[in-house]
Amino acid sequence: MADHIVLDIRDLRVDGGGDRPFTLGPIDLALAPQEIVGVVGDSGAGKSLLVSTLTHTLRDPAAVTGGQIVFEDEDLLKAEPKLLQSIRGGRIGFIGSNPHGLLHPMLPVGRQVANVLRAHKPLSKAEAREQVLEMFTAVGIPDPLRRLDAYPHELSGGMAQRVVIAVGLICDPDVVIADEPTAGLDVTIQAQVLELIESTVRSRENRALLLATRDLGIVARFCDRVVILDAGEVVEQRPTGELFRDPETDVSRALLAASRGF
Ligand SMILES: Nc1ncnc2c1ncn2[C@@H]1O[C@H](COP(=O)(O)OP(=O)(O)OP(=O)(O)O)[C@@H](O)[C@H]1O
Repeated sequence: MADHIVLDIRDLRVDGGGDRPFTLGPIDLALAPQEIVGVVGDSGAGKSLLVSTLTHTLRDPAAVTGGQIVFEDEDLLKAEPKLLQSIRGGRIGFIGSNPHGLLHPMLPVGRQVANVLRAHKPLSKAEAREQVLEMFTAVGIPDPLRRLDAYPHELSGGMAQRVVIAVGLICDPDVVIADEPTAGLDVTIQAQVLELIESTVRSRENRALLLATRDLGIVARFCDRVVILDAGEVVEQRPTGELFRDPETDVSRALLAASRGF
């Protein structure tokens, strides 16, 4: 692993806090430059809880009970709100899987992406619009100029998901955190979109991606390393090839068996 670490998750523990006890962690995971790490597990394993912790979107009553999330020598769990605001969505981009929940229904999508960009970079409206147009083209939105002024409900699920991907990548982030970024897209589009996210990550020396997914086929194709979660616990953390050749735990073997055919 490279000396430099882009994002260092140390001994992270989260308490779900609901009626049904759920604890996540401890998680130790360092993302190296250009690395794509998959976080995999069955439904309810804690993938989204981890992503929400990393993106500071935990809902009550869930709470972090210990550990650190270190980005450029700052523990984000202790960072001042102002610093956090400048990092979130800017240096650390998020790609979620529920476009209609993530996008504002009453604002044209181009404006929404431009607003994210202008919150982090000193650009005029016209400059931001130009960059969003380039990003819409890059994420494969057809007729991107016209789509800038569309409202979310005017877009198909697949198109809206591409807008969400544009939001995650528009600020040229160092870390991309993606939670099932291609859920709801058909299989050929899934591959295209993942290839785009992959090439974006690999296009800059100092960028890393954490990709939460249930789909081991995606992991096999795109991830360098895999973290297997089961009921909130890390049961294996290995280079992808090793895991596929020689899974060490029943949980991994079951996930691999379920994904056979990919
Ligand atoms: N943002 C959040 N804030 C608070 N609790 C959360 C959050 N996201 C998930 N949880 C809780 O974490 C627990 C683990 O579920 P989680 O959604 O993380 O599993 P998952 O592995 O992402 O499953 P799936 O593949 O079905 O999305 C559940 O009790 C869930 O309600």
